[in-house]
Amino acid sequence: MEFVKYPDRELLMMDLATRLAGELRNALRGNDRATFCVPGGNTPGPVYDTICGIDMDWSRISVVLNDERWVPESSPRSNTRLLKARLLRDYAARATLVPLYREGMTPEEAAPELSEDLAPHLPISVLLLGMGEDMHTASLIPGAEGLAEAMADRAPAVLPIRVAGEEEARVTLSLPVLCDAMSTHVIITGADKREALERAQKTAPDAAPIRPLLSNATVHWAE
Ligand SMILES: O=C1O[C@H](COP(=O)(O)O)[C@@H](O)[C@H](O)[C@H]1O
Repeated sequence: MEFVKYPDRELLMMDLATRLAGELRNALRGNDRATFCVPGGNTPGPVYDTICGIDMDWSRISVVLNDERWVPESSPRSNTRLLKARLLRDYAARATLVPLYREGMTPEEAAPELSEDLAPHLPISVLLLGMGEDMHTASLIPGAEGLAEAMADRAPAVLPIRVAGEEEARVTLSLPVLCDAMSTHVIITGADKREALERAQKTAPDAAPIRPLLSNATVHWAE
């Protein structure tokens, strides 16, 4: 694992956006298309605000979420809503979004279709992950129903996840699909997440699902 500490969040967001754009450009040099897999949540918005204004051949880039909460785009909890508002605009409006949500279906019904639709866009060229203070990444959440299936060696690409006490269900990209990414970055901010990162490195993967992804990752952190 490489750990990069930034003097402040603004620099982190700008430098990371530039670095991700450079990696996407490199991926496009050797291939017809590239896949950019990104998190939802509260942290990455400013990275999206910057990268969407970087000129490259976005028409050859597929964008897919790490995970989605099973809510329509009208919900503020929708990760797709975040992408449409912050990433898929300006130059990046030309990218292709690979959806992780199906109106009128349950996550269990939709997951096989979503896996099939994602297959032509794999492997992931550039993966950006977030992390919760509970050491979850994507929707690989400790204690969740469906976690073991999503972390299994031969797991399908997309699987349903249900978390006790959470209103909505989720879908997540499985651990093998995330581990296959050509390049992996993790964005975290604040003292609590830095402490969680340290804990994750000493904790078993079922309790710290981000752990197997850390060995090949660059972690970007600012207070
Ligand atoms: O629920 C989620 O949480 C993680 C971390 O989000 P943050 O708000 O703490 O930055 C995120 O990476 C994931 O995509 C999201 O669905």
